[in-house]
Amino acid sequence: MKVINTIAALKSLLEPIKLGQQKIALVPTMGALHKGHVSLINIAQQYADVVVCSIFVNPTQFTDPKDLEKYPRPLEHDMQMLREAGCDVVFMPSVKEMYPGPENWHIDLGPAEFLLEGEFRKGHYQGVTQIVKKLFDAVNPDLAFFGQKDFQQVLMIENMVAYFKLPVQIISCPIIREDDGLAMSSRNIHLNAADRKNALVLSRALSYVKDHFEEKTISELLQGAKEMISEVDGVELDYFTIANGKTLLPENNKNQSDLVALVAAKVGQTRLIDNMLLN
Ligand SMILES: Nc1ncnc2c1ncn2[C@@H]1O[C@H](COP(=O)(O)OP(=O)(O)OP(=O)(O)O)[C@@H](O)[C@H]1O
Ligand SMILES: CC(C)(CO)[C@@H](O)C(=O)[O-]
Ligand code: BAL
Repeated sequence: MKVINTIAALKSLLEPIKLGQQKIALVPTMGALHKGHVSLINIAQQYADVVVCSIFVNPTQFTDPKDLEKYPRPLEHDMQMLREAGCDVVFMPSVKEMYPGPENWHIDLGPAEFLLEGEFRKGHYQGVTQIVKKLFDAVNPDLAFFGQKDFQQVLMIENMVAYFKLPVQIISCPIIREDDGLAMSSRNIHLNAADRKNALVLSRALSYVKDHFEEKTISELLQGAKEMISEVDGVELDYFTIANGKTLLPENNKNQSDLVALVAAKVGQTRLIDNMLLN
């Protein structure tokens, strides 16, 4: 496994591979790797000859400085996971390497930018698309793999790819869960024992909606899910919605296709997100 820290070194490694017609996959991460990340790498290996995983805690997408400061960075553990996963290249640049000087970034990501996560983390998707564009420029991948756990992020990245007409195929990969249903997330590390138990209500509320989708109306489903969450002390709901999976606008008509239930909540001090496809 090659570990690379600069864009120049990465390009000189990957350009001959690209010229040799081999397929390159990129799996962008912020590190603190878990089985969700490994699943992205394993799926990428089925599509490509060379898999590059980037680890970069991107400052421009954090709207809460404390969240950035305490974001976990277990480097040795991450290297071990990547070696075991059979990752070919790790790209681990410094902040200076990715942001050598001041820059203005603002692109039109469509109205969904301002909904859900975009409402609670203002400017988040400008920061995400800014760094993902830089990573795409550095790696020049044929395909890039993202988790469905960050459902809105996948849409925003697809919109960024369309905006610049980039020749990259975006693949959304299934959510990997703990045995009890909690969606794996790097931030789960911040949950204490009580939070960890309380956090389960998020996946339970999503499963409730999915399991009762046929027999209840959307407003009954939302009411039931929100009640379940409000009964758990220490869980503060930001949103629970049933939305159109393309526009992210709330949907009242169950007969529409492409419906998704999405939730975000603070569990203790830790903000978590999760979602489930409904049809
Ligand atoms: N449980 C999961 N299953 C599948 N993919 C996941 C899962 N968790 C994260 N990913 C994906 O891994 C990629 C990197 O995510 P990231 O490094 O931010 O990890 P994370 O666990 O989402 O951390 P956090 O949400 O706490 O920032 C993203 O595309 C994300 O959607
Ligand atoms: C895509 C990403 C690596 C960009 O920093 C990040 O938002 C993430 O880990 O989901
Ligand atoms: N996985 C999404 C990255 C973030 O929360 O900033």
